[in-house]
Amino acid sequence: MTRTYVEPANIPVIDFRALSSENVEERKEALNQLDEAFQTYGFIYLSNHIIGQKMVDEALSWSKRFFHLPTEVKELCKHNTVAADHRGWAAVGTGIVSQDVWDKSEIDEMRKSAPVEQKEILEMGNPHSKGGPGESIANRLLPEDKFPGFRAFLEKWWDTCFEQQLLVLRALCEILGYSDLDYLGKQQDPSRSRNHMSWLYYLSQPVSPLKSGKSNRLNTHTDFTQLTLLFQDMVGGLEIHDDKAGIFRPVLPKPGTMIVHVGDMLEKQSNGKWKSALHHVSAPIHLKYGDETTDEDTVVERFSMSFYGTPQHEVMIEPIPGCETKGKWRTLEWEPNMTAGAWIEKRVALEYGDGQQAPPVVAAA
Ligand SMILES: O=C(O)CCC(=O)C(=O)O
Ligand SMILES: [Fe+2]
Repeated sequence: MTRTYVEPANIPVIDFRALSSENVEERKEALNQLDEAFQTYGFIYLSNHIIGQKMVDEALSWSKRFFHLPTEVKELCKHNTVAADHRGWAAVGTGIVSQDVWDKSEIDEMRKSAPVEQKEILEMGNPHSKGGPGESIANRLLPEDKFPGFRAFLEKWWDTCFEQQLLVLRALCEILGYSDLDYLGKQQDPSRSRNHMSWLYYLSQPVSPLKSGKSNRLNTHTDFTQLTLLFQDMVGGLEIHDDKAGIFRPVLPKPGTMIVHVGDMLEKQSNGKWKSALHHVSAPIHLKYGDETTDEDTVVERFSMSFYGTPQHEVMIEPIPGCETKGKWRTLEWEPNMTAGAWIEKRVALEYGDGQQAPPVVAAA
């Protein structure tokens, strides 16, 4: 089974030091690159970010240790498939990623008939939250004695990702010519933050259904967020849709960088100027497009971590100042007067169902 070789996506690497430089010329050039890339691809690689590869590696190593724990241990922090309580460990087959299907019965049908994504997810929110009134929902994590040190690391990780995300939002405000560079950042309240983190574990599985396009490791979707920070390991397999060519192109892992991309809410807030791009996870480029794979070949396990920046739930998602003119992207239809909270709950409910018992753990297809 051979597929024509596909060139990787030509997403630019933007240097965060230039983006935040005191030197106006240097900063302006980087801001232009960012604006251009978000208009064209909706994705960038960000280098020299404040998180640093060392902390990313540390997070990946926590992730690996967590997902390699026995199922009965992970079940101690199991996701209960209730959208309003979107926390905890989701086994293979618990959630299903879909795009532009809004009818619950259609999703139920997909749950029964579509190939099961061979992934587990740890869904997490603000690790500082105690879940009190006005706070975001508390995390469902393993007890400290079962996984010592993780909570402390998670607080550090969250705080740094949070800060990085605010700094990118400042850059976007500068692109839009705002005098208040915290205009977008102020749509978030750190103490009641609605930001979210999904840590993904893709199980080792046969290559052939991925190569033929019969299934994906993670189904095609846009992110429902404002902005996503995405950290992937070196395995590869993330692909982004190229609308001109009508195909998906690999987004190759680049050490020392993370991906920053536009989500649905920012596409809507920018009135279609910036693109919320379709993406999915399949097999790495050499296996998917190479000639030498056989039906027996398997793809190795893969880990990725997303940090989703999100305005407070009461924020109305509508065009922001400077974006009065309609841009060219309108990936999804929006009902009028959607708040961030209504949008997220709608999409999470489709992904996880609404409290139906999660199906039993499914073996790799
Ligand atoms: O695993 C990846 O590289 C992509 C993850 C992703 O698209 C998501 O978490 O929304
Ligand atoms: Fe995504």
